[in-house]
Amino acid sequence: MNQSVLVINCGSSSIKFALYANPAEPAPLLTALAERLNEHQPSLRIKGAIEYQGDLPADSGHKAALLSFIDRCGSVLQNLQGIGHRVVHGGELFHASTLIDDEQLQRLATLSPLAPLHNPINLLGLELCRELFTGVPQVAVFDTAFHQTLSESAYLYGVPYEWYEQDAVRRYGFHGTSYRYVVQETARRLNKAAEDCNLLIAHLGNGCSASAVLCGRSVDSSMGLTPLEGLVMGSRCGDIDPGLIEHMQRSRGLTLEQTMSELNRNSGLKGLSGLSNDMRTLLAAEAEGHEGARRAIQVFCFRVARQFSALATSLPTIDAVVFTGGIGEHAAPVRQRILAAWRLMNFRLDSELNNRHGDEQGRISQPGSPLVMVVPTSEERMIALDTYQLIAAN
Ligand SMILES: Nc1ncnc2c1ncn2[C@@H]1O[C@H](COP(=O)(O)OP(=O)(O)O)[C@@H](O)[C@H]1O
Ligand SMILES: CC(=O)OP(=O)(O)O
Ligand SMILES: [Mg+2]
Repeated sequence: MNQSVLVINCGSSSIKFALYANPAEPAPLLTALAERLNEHQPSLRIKGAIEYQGDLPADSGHKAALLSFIDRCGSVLQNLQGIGHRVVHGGELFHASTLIDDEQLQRLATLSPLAPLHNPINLLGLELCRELFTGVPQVAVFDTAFHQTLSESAYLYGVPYEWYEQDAVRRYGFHGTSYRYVVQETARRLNKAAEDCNLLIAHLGNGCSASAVLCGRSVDSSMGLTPLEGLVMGSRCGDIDPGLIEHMQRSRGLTLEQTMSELNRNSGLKGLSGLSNDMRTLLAAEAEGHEGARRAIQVFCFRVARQFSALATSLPTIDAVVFTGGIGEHAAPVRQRILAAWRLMNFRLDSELNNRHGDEQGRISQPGSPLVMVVPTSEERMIALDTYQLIAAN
């Protein structure tokens, strides 16, 4: 029997695909990455059972990338047992992974305003796949699910309590599927049970967040009601004074919609550098003396260090500081600068290990230093396992 499951992980600037043969086999049959979507030079690369690399038409978005991937894979995607989708915001409606039917799709649509860069494209993926793969079960796996255990002190804002009771205004936390995977994987590498691990984890991709994990469970996270709060990201501002919104209305006459769009799409690394939301581009530009790139990377690193320090409030001890996500896994100089910016903690990195992204355990720190690790995430693997589990249970 064909047991293959396709996973679709729509990020804000990319789509990652993975096709798994069965639940016991962790290595996917194929993986694919469509990146720089809606930016210059979007591209698609497929590896494994099918090999392909090429540019997508200029300014291609998520829909074009999805259709191109399905078209290139052809018969490999026949007789799928299920499709697992990353969905960023589950709000107060979804607390765990869910099989998606018409009714759930409608409930999901109400959450789009809470994650404007993500939920609409997550929905698009679900709708498109329901249309193209008729009868194949579709599962939604939520970024917010792992953060159901946030402490009350961490999830409440200092606003009228009835906003929480009546309007679900609270901090949710995102990238939870990634944190769930990284906690398990870090525990395995440390030879410990997840329940015995206290960790600070930074997921640094195009969207960036950090989380405090106490006894294997998320107790605080930098993202809030929406994925705009917290760290400086590719194009998102992270923490700001909400008074800024009124200020921009008065000083430039910006409408609420215009300011929100600027904060989501033209801020962060992109806004600070005036150059790009992409860390690779910024590191290369900084090396050539680009002042905006230097500035953006410096603020980025400082904010991660400051967030780590704040999250440490929730932990009695720290077994490891863990980096994951595109930047966290690959940008050695960024990791080094983040840890140097957290001045109270005397981290000493092994520069050789940092440059090759860790030893077999993922360790990049020297013996005697607080432990720092690089642990590559696999949201796709986690989504596939949830999908298999839900299909088997139904
Ligand atoms: N080798 C690298 N060095 C520095 N940054 C990198 C490298 N590879 C990827 N990145 C950065 O990772 C970010 C994308 O992370 P990723 O987790 O793939 O994104 P998304 O949030 O869209 O899933 C980009 O800023 C990219 O520049
Ligand atoms: C929640 C979020 O920011 O996701 P991504 O990193 O994929 O943009
Ligand atoms: Mg991502």
